Amino acid sequence: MSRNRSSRTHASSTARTPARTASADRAPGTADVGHLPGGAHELGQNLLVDRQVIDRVVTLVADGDRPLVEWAAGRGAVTLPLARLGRPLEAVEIDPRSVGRLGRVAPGNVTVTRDDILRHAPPSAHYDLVCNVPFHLTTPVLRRLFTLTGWQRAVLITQWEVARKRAAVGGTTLLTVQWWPWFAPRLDRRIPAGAFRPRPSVDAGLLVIDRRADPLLPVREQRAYQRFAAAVFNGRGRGLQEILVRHGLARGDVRRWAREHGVGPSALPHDLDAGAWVGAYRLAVR
Ligand SMILES: C[S@@+](CC[C@H](N)C(=O)[O-])C[C@H]1O[C@@H](n2cnc3c(N)ncnc32)[C@H](O)[C@@H]1O
Repeated sequence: MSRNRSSRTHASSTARTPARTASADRAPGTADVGHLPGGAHELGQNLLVDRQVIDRVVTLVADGDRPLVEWAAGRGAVTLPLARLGRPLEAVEIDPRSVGRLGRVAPGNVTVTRDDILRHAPPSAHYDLVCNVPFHLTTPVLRRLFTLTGWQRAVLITQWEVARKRAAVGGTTLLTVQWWPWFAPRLDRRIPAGAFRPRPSVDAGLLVIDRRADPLLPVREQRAYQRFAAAVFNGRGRGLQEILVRHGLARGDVRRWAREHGVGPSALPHDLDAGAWVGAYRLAVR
């Protein structure tokens, strides 16, 4: 959807009444998201119904004073608790029914925007971002996020394996490696599939990504570093040290670097941490 096809609704003061009253047949500890079970499968509408998880998402952005943007807001399971922080909040959602519904119940500090999160134009000032990511859009959403400059913290719900890999738990991926000098990802917790309606086939994870206040490399070196990371990540060799030597680094430098960063002889590219990657890059461009 192009920008000029997006539409924004400022919640009016007449829409300040609660969305609905709690339903009597709801499971304890779950939030009311209206006509359960969930919505259209094609839009990845696995709605969050676990109050503890929703509270945790809110807590993860509660400290800051920046405006908030929520992508994939759905019917507002996270939007409404977030709105109680009292900060300006833009809720972006593609499904017109959900947009209409949220626009009717959201308080005055919330702007509901009907747009595609892969094209939505974010605020130019700093903000924090929250997204219960539609599972089928995980990779494009992550790729897009890393190219946007305004957000400072992103709190994301993704499939469990994705959250683990992006946070470099038990091995990482090239995408994380390529953005590590500028972003610090961490895994907050595992979210059981039962926290969503309809229930997805796999568990999810709560992933927090902070833009580093002090990046490990200047932005002007982003392309060179990312090329280096891709070449090494996909490089040939019986271990990382050999890959680096084949890449043109001096063997003695690689040994010293390995000692400094605790990199064993059998370590592979997905085993390294951010500091080791930056150290190797510095050797390569020295
Ligand atoms: C996993 S649900 C999350 C809904 C809500 N935030 C929650 O946690 O219950 C994903 C939401 O993203 C919406 N969605 C799917 N594709 C989208 C897109 N390209 N742009 C904006 N929203 C999209 C779906 O309609 C759905 O409401």
